[in-house]
Amino acid sequence: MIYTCTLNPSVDYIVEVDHFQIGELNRALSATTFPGGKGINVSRVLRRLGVPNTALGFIGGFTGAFIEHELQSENIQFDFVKVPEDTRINIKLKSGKETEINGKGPTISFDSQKEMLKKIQCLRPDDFLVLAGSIPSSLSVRFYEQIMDVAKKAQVKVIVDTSGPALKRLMNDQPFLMKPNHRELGELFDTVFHSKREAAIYGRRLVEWGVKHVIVSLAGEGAFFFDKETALFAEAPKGAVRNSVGAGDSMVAGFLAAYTSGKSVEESFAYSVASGSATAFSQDLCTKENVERLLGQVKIMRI
Ligand SMILES: Nc1ncnc2c1ncn2[C@@H]1O[C@H](COP(=O)(O)OP(=O)(O)O)[C@@H](O)[C@H]1O
Ligand SMILES: O=P(O)(O)OC[C@H]1O[C@](O)(COP(=O)(O)O)[C@@H](O)[C@@H]1O
Repeated sequence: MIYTCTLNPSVDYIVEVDHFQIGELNRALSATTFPGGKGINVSRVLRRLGVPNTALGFIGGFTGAFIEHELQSENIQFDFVKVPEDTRINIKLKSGKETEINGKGPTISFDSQKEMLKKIQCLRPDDFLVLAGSIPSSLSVRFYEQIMDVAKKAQVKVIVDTSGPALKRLMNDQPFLMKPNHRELGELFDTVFHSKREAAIYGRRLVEWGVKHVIVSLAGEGAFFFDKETALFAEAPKGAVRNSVGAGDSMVAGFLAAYTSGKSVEESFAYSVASGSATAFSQDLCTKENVERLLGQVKIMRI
């Protein structure tokens, strides 16, 4: 079974404004709400790709109830730890460019933290666990490490998609897959990349440090894949971007969906890139049909 764990889920409020002006009354052209947070996006895409999975995380209040309702309507299993404060709302403002304001998230008590660790303890050796997204500010930046320790004892394969100090602390724990974007990878090494070549050099370094599979995503420029035996570059398919929120999460889901169905790492990487781009070209997350339509346009090169 694949489990996703979203410590800080969100209701993503996507609002479109014509020529947004700071300090003025702006009226929305459109507004949509989606259940969000990186692990929840991975769960939703996995489901769309036909892969059953269970979403774990902390959830609370009316926003938490919205997320549960949406997941139920998409037939996604969940086993959340309930917290008293509201799950955050993340604003995604579209006005020519995309501007994001991500909320802080609710307070998570010590008892709730223990409850989550107990759930992880119950996972089985052939399970996958996706740790994705930020850590709510009330939790220690070491909480992912605590989860990782429990998951390792249970012999679960862990996938990491987070950023900042949490990512830095996890890279020595030999996760099964890491998917930083080029900015997150640069932060990990306290640098900024000026070329794709530089991103590739540092991506490879993660494999040298024990990460089993690494995908470095480069938005519209595609992605790199590395493991001990393989180094690949994929150009992203071309198309009109409608909403790139969740593109990275879709890559994680796409890779796992293909890999767990027995595909090679090269095929799984191609499926991952097609999933990321299919989401970027959609208003909501990708559908299986759109992913498979784009798959033929993903050009993989050995590097
Ligand atoms: N403008 C775009 N055109 C085509 N594909 C895109 C575009 N933006 C993102 N993607 C696809 O989504 C993947 C992840 O995007 P990226 O922005 O790097 O991740 P994240 O959402 O984690 O920041 C890319 O590797 C690519 O496949
Ligand atoms: O946990 P964080 O880092 O605040 O990110 C949460 C946000 O990331 C998303 O999961 C989108 O992530 P990506 O665009 O990187 O795939 C949104 O749904 C959510 O609002």
